[in-house]
Amino acid sequence: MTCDVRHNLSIVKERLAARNLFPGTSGNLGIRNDDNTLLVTTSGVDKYITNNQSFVHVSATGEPLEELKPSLETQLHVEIFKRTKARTSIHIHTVSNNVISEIYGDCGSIEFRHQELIKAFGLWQEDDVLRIPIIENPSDINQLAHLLVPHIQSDYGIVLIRNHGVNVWGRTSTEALKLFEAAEFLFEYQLQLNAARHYIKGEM
Ligand SMILES: CSCCC(=O)C(=O)COP(=O)(O)O
Ligand SMILES: [Zn+2]
Repeated sequence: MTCDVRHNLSIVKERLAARNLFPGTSGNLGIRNDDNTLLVTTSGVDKYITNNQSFVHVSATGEPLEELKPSLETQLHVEIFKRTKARTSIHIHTVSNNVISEIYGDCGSIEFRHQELIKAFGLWQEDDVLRIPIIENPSDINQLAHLLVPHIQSDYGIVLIRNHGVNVWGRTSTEALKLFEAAEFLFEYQLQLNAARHYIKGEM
């Protein structure tokens, strides 16, 4: 594994940490190496700090290759990397992605149309629709991975996990971060739109 990979994952982690996106040690990240082994964040640690315990080198199937505890959600990154050419995988808990996942969870997805930011997902036509799947959140990680797998259909993508968080992956770290940030914008937009509509309805 090259130093570049570690450096790259540190940059992704620090960018997210700068936005306070690892509350209560939640969230985890993974990068795929050229030899298909992964570098993932360490489980349960303060992700606002970066040191030599921050990342764990694991095999392509998620087995630790050093004496550190990999993320409890490593299996989700493993499934994404196994099925795509993605190199970076991000899992983040925010209030907005959790509330959206609960409000729309019974529908199994949330759709965005006529919103400029869907272009971040390569949807440039006026009538294009961004559909983000929402899966349930079983406590067993193998069951959760089983629910995620059918939605891993492209080298970049996004899935919401109900009352848990979001998984986003991309061919590069830049792409994964772009999709994550665009999705969070859309989630916040939808919540504010719903609140404004509710308020206006109450006024009338
Ligand atoms: C305290 S958050 C609960 C676990 C979780 O959902 C998460 O994202 C962080 O787990 P990890 O093992 O990667 O630290
Ligand atoms: Zn999580």
